Amino acid sequence: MTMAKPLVAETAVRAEDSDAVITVRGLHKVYGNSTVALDNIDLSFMRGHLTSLLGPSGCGKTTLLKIIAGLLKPTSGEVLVNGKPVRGPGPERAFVFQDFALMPWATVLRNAAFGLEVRGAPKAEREDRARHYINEVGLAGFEDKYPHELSGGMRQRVGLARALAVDADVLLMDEPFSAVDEQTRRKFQEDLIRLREVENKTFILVTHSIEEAVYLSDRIVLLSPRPGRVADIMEPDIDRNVDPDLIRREPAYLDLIDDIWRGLRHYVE
Ligand SMILES: Nc1ncnc2c1ncn2[C@@H]1O[C@H](COP(=O)(O)OP(=O)(O)OP(=O)(O)O)[C@@H](O)[C@H]1O
Repeated sequence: MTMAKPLVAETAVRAEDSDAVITVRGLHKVYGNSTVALDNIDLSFMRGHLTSLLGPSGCGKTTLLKIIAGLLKPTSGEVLVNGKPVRGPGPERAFVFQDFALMPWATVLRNAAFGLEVRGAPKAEREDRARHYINEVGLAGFEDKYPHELSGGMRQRVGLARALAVDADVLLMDEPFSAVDEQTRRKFQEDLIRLREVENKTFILVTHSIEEAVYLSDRIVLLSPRPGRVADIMEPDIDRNVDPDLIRREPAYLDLIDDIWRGLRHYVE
């Protein structure tokens, strides 16, 4: 297990890296006249990597995610996607909402195909793609069900299938596991690790859970309490090809959780 420490220098270099799908430069966000949510954030996000945004409540994680998504404008600074400045939402970025944002009157198939429908893809093509991703997220056989017939975890998978079906480079997930039980959460985390391997997408997810961040992430960006600044960046070096239960018992995994917790502790006491 290695922990990458040099923060400012590392992020500054990485922001220039041409492999970055997303580059965040000098980002500030002020709500109203005085709520500084984000203060001078510089980050870059590489293709095929999963980054978790972790930090105490109110530190600006969701704000950062929404600015990257183009759903919210920064007060100053900029976000580049594949080198181009973000002016709003775009097809290269798919947002998986915390509340799943499914249409209750539409089947799983139509919900999963919805992003493609909005883009005007022909019905056969969008249904083919949607079926493929419904299968990928473990929902084969549920194509004709409606959201109310599904568990929270299954609804969340439909949201993920929808995001994957539009073939966005970047998947932005706001606490994707918060509304499900522990068992479902673990299964979904394992599926996400597999998807990340096969899809070569850039995943950015917001989480409150240190364990989750360590278990899933190539990189953890730790934000300080408001105003949110990059307090630390860690790169858990974990072999995820072994049994998930073994990973969770690995001393290195447990040590990193402990390190992060000790770093965060003084903010909550
Ligand atoms: N629309 C808004 N107007 C005013 N203040 C806001 C608005 N949205 C967020 N804030 C404030 O900005 C700060 C950052 O909020 P944000 O939701 O990004 O934090 P967070 O880290 O995602 O929080 P949590 O972990 O509790 O979800 C908080 O202090 C919040 O109260």
